Amino acid sequence: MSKLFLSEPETPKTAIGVLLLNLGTPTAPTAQAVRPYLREFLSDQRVVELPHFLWQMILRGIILPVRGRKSAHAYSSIWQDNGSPLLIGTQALTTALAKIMPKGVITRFAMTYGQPSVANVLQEMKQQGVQYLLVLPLYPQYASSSSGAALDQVWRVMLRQRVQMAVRSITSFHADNNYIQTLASHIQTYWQKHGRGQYLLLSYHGIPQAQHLAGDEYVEHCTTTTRLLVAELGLKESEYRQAFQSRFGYAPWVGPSTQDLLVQLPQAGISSLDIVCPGFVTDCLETLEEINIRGRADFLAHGGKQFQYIPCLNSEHEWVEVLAPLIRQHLHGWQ
Ligand SMILES: C=CC1=C(C)c2cc3[nH]c(cc4nc(cc5[nH]c(cc1n2)c(C)c5CCC(=O)O)C(CCC(=O)O)=C4C)c(C)c3C=C
Ligand SMILES: [Fe+2]
Ligand SMILES: [Fe+2]
Repeated sequence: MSKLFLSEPETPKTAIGVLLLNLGTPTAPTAQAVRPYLREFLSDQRVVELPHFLWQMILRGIILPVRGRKSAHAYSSIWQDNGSPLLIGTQALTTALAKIMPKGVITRFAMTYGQPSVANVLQEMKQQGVQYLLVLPLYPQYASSSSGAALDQVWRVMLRQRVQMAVRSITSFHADNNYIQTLASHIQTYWQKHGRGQYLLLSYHGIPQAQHLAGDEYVEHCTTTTRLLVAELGLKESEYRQAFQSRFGYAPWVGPSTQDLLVQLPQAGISSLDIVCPGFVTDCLETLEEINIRGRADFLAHGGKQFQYIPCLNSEHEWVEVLAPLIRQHLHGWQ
């Protein structure tokens, strides 16, 4: 048989599948496990848009040896008994969603990089008879480097299917009413329990300035989420700021930078700060270590007195309320 195409199962192809996609994470908090994960992630030209051979030399010669060790150390500070928070959160969310999806809908998750891979999960879904597929990257705001890269993995599989699935994708939900309201009430509940700081910093993962200038809609999406969320919370302009974190490499990234603001805000008279990361579905390295460990230490070392990190929505219950109606709406006509 031809190796050009994947094998076709003999089961009837009538089922509906929902595939949730997240970034991926190392299998252990060690340099040996972090390096192959970073190599796959950072070799994606959606993520680093440099000429392939030049970048591979820099990546393998400089970045992986140094960053592998540094990132492993960071991962070990947030690792849980049963693994990486990103994987645990994605698994829990998928299980909760699967329970409430209409009968006959198969709900699975896969990772853009590492395991479980999109290719393997889609092949399993095909064996289960999935012919109608809805794909949902777990990033509220679309970026070519996150949602775009996740969806690429699905298109790669479609290129190899003899009988292609009917595919729909949800490319973003940055302005979705349920998402905004659930996040706003999550923040309000946090404030009721822990008290409220002087200022709210909304920190999103950044992207390179060049990708923004080339037309990526990510910053616009983040700005819309911020506008809707602060309106829902009733915040005045003097009470919040949007910023971008996780800068990588030496080229300019979109700003203002979270890291710079954490140092500058105490000098501007903000001594008690609340920080929330609306671009992350589950807490992960970038929120738990970069913000809640390193960001906290920076803010307090530069004169800040109180730093409150408001966790991501995390709870399956809250996310199910956001995602279930969104998914149902996009399954319309298939059920
Ligand atoms: C929320 C959306 C994300 C965008 C947009 C994004 C772009 C982007 N990221 C890097 C480089 C790294 N990101 C890393 C971790 C990481 N990134 C996201 C999300 C987005 N990235 C998440 C959820 C995570 C956490 C993964 C986890 O296991 O918890 C890392 C690895 C960690 C480290 O070494 O610091 C890198 C590297 C670039 C270059 C980029 C846009 C071009
Ligand atoms: Fe909550
Ligand atoms: Fe990232």
